Amino acid sequence: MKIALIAHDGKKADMVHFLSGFKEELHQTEVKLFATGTTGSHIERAGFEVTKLLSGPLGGDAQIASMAAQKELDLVIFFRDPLDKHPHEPDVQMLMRICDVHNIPLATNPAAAEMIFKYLTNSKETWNQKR
Ligand SMILES: O=C(CO)COP(=O)(O)O
Repeated sequence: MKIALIAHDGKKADMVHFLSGFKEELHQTEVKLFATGTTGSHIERAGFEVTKLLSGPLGGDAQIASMAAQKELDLVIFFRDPLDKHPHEPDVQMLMRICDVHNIPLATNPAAAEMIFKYLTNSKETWNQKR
């Protein structure tokens, strides 16, 4: 299972906290994590192996959208900060649109992400699934 992780600055701590609750599941060899640059650095410091792409404002969201469009992702978790402005808002919108175009599950807050992760945990073989 390939999972993309993205968090706006105000949500990066939430992302690390969220992932820490699923350490065992995420350390399975079948699970591959990808993240935008700064989010990835935070995740790495928390002890996860993650492939870091460009920082969001420099094209990282677009890179993840490209992976989603090519069906290279199974799930996108994007903790957005709705109370802040983002210079690359068009890229953010594009990523969410591409997920919808290609029917890629997209969680934009911890409550939704937790539901998806709990679902995956309760049906173990799905952590191994590939699109
Ligand atoms: O800006 C982002 C998402 O739109 C996240 O990018 P960073 O992980 O590089 O901060």
